Amino acid sequence: MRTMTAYPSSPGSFRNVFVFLGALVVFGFFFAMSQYDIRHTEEIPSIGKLTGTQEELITARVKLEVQNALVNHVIGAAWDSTSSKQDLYAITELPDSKRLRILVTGGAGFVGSHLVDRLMMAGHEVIVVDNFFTGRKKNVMHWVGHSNFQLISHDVVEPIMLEVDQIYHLACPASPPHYQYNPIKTIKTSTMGTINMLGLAKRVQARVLLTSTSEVYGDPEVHPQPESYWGNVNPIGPRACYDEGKRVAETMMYAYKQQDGVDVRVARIFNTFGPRMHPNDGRVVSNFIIQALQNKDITIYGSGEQTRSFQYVDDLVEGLIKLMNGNYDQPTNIGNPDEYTVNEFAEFIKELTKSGSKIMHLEATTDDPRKRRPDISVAKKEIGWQPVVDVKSGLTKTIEYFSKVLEESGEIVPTGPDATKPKPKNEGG
Ligand SMILES: O=C(O)[C@H]1O[C@H](OP(=O)(O)OP(=O)(O)OC[C@H]2O[C@@H](n3ccc(=O)[nH]c3=O)[C@H](O)[C@@H]2O)[C@H](O)[C@@H](O)[C@@H]1O
Repeated sequence: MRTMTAYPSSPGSFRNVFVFLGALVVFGFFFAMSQYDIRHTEEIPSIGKLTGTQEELITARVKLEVQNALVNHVIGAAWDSTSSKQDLYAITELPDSKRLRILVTGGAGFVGSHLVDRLMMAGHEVIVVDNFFTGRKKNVMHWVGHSNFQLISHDVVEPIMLEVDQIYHLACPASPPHYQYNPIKTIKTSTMGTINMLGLAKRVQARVLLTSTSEVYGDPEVHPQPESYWGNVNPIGPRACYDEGKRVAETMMYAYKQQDGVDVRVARIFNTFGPRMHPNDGRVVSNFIIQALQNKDITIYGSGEQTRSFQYVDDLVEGLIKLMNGNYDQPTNIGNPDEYTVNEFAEFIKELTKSGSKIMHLEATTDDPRKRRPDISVAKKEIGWQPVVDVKSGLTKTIEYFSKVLEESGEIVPTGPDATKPKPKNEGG
């Protein structure tokens, strides 16, 4: 009878050892493969890039959801992941009797999103309507999920039925290359969009504020421009789709006021800048900052002797809110009278960014207004408003913002003077 020995030298034991080692290798291989296979990298808003197994990522997501829920609903605040600093917005708790339902058309745009922040922080219910032509979801993403906030993808050229107390009607591309890209659409947005908002205001008896523009003064022959000046606009030039579109929008506001008693406000906004300007915007402030930060040539259109007066976005938002909630219903200039030639402005940006950029003069654009500066006596007297942010500190914040955008996106090619579509995906243009 054969007895089984425990000697390792026996053939049976060798086989066992081989089987064991083989199993170990196979297990090790599959274990390594499985670890390799299920590791993912995922971009989580407000945390950034995370790498981990499915389980780790799910845990991170759950933690984020809980944190957001706490922040949004319990503490009453939201993180702004798009600003240069992680600003924590504190929200005022308003009683039902004081909480308004406010519609902001174009609320995902540069100015609109700052207005939305202020209205949300004041404790109101805010509905944003935007077609995302120049507006970006990321500008209002920090409010998504908040019970006071609603984001609707909708083009104001089509009517919309909502129940609201106030309407801030901002929707319209505002940068010359963007509004000239599809002039017919720009005219439709200003005319049909405003008719639709006025129809809505009439139906629900809401107060409606139109963001008009200093461009209603065209290439002004009066300087600075008071609201009583009727302007000097070329009705068939490349800027007419915007200038005349806003002029007729103003006309419609006062026709609805006279004929139907609609409660209207009209803000004439002068050149405004600040964080969340589209990197592909093409206007002078974003272009010069983006060029200077990359030490690229600064592009001046024409002689550079034309002037503009620049206001920081926070001042504008304060002015819009004061105008909306005051008693004055005639057109009101909202701008900072601090006036610069474009040449001076280019030097100023170079100095603030400590840039080695060279100045490059390109051909002047058609009908470019030669000077622009607001007379703000009406705003001071009627709504008690004037700008409080000096241009230098506003620019410093904007430069900080664009430095962060550049860090994230790499090279940005600024938009030139020609009509162009905004490039939401490749923000580098
Ligand atoms: O803010 C306003 O009051 C209105 O005017 C602006 O139009 P504009 O003043 O021509 O704005 P920019 O495109 O920023 O141009 C300002 C000046 O800088 C010049 N520019 C612009 C961009 C650039 O790269 N280089 C340059 O020299 C323009 O030719 C113009 O003389 C915008 O059209 C509107 O959004 C707005 O309603």
